[in-house]
Amino acid sequence: MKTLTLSAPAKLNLFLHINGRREDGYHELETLFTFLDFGDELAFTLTSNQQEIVICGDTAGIPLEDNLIYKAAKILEPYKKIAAGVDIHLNKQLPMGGGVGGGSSDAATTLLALNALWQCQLTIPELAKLGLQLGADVPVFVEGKTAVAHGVGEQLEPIDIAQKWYLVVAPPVHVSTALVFTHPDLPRNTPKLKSGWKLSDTGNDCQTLVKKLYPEVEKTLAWLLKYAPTKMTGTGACCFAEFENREAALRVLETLPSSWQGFIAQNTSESICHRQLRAWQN
Ligand SMILES: C[C@@](CO)(OP(=O)(O)O)[C@H](O)COP(=O)(O)OP(=O)(O)OC[C@H]1O[C@@H](n2ccc(N)nc2=O)[C@H](O)[C@@H]1O
Ligand SMILES: Nc1ncnc2c1ncn2[C@@H]1O[C@H](COP(=O)(O)OP(=O)(O)O)[C@@H](O)[C@H]1O
Repeated sequence: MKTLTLSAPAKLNLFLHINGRREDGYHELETLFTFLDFGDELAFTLTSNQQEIVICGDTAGIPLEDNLIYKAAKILEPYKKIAAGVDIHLNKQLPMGGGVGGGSSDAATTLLALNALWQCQLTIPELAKLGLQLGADVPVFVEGKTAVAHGVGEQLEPIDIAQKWYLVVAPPVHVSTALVFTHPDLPRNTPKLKSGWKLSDTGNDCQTLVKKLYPEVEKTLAWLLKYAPTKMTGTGACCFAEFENREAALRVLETLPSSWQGFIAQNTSESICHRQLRAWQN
């Protein structure tokens, strides 16, 4: 049976503003999502047992039913046009729950891959709508374009931005997204950006609170700020420093304290998963 191997790229929130809170408790965001040319890798192989969805490789210690890859496959199953099961091999590269969207990206790549392999023939907007049930960050990975997002993160306006090199650092701490968003000290009233805004006018509204709750994140930001402009991505804990070229980013990566995980990558206007899928279909 044929195997389709696709990336599940990381994302960065180059800024994250919280404009308000909805009745259902979710927050209205204004954020700039961009993808990195580094991420998880998923290999999809159709199998003859049409009832089976098997996940192997790095199951990341997550029970099958909680794995966003499995959830994505199950949500798509009713639309499949061919009688086949699937084996999904995960090569985990991204830190879990770090604000780089690893789980959401895995889910989106699974929706895109199985839409093709199972010949579901759903459109990208239909897949993105399904993806929203799995998490607020899944739609942007399904659409696959660097974009300013509003709503909970599903209203996407593609945007062209400069290509940079990023050093992404994951301190050894797990930040709970739900804890941050339900915390009384989280600012929730940043006004929407006016047209002509510049990245220098923006920030991450979760950063001050997360620095206070998680000293490791404060240390990481302070350390990286010695070398380059730095922000936290999403609700953290990952932080990213921006460089003009690979050599400058690599030099700092090489001096990273051993207790921190880090990688360098370039941002891309289109998710590499989409590029790979197009090449496979042609
Ligand atoms: C904060 C962001 C920014 O890109 O990214 P991460 O830090 O997770 O990478 C996302 O909005 C996270 O989206 P996602 O990771 O899918 O969060 P979800 O699982 O949907 O939600 C986890 C919890 O966060 C809160 N939540 C999430 C998104 C949002 N716009 N408002 C919220 O209040 C809710 O309490 C929800 O129960
Ligand atoms: N395949 C997966 N990879 C990573 N996280 C997963 C996966 N499946 C479920 N999860 C859960 O989703 C959470 C992280 O979701 P994710 O979108 O990666 O958020 P973040 O942007 O914070 O990394 C993890 O804490 C983990 O419990």
